[in-house]
Amino acid sequence: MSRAFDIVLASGNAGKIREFNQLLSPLGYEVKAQADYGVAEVEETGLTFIENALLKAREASRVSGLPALADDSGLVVDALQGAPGIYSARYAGEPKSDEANNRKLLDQLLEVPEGERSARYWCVLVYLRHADDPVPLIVQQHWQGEILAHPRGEGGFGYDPLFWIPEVRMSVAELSAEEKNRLSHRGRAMQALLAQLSSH
Ligand SMILES: O=c1nc[nH]c2c1ncn2[C@H]1C[C@H](O)[C@@H](COP(=O)(O)OP(=O)(O)OP(=O)(O)O)O1
Ligand SMILES: [Mg+2]
Repeated sequence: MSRAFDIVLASGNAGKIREFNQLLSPLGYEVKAQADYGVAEVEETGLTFIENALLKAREASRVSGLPALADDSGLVVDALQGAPGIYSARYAGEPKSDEANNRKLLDQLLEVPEGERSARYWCVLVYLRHADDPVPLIVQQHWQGEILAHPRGEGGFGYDPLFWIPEVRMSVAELSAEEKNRLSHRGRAMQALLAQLSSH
């Protein structure tokens, strides 16, 4: 991700795009969303975060002709045997809706008591230098927490109002953008990717 060329962010999620810009603009990088290059959403047909992130990055790089960064992420809930997992974005069906997904998650966990509501966010980042890059950079990080019984806070996106971080005693939606990026699965995955990029 040299500063001499642009990079396309293979995502249509406004929350992710905002977080990547906050992470990367202080470093001098400008991240452009795939929509700016006319890249349409691909079907996420993979069975793992890694496969889906590769599909997204490859398509964005192919259409834009630029290096691409993709993020495939989601929420893994122990009491739900890992659901919603790779299906987190479409948990309550199509069209994707954070509000409907959060409602479904609360509903599925209605009978699950405090102390048995452990979960983690996962984030896989894939960086492709070109669409046929045979050696993609891949990093993954997770963030451990618990699912609340009621939403708290207004920040973030997705499942953040329901995701409680015991160490800071706040939901992710109650964290500042800076604090979320410092602690989050995505923020720490980006740090790991930047470390690899500098030696790639
Ligand atoms: O920090 C997060 N805070 C809250 N929710 C989060 C976070 N990170 C992932 N999530 C949830 C949102 C979505 O339900 C799913 C990602 O699904 P995922 O397919 O990777 O993203 P997406 O479809 O929204 O956009 P795109 O594929 O164009 O990047 O996990
Ligand atoms: Mg998606």
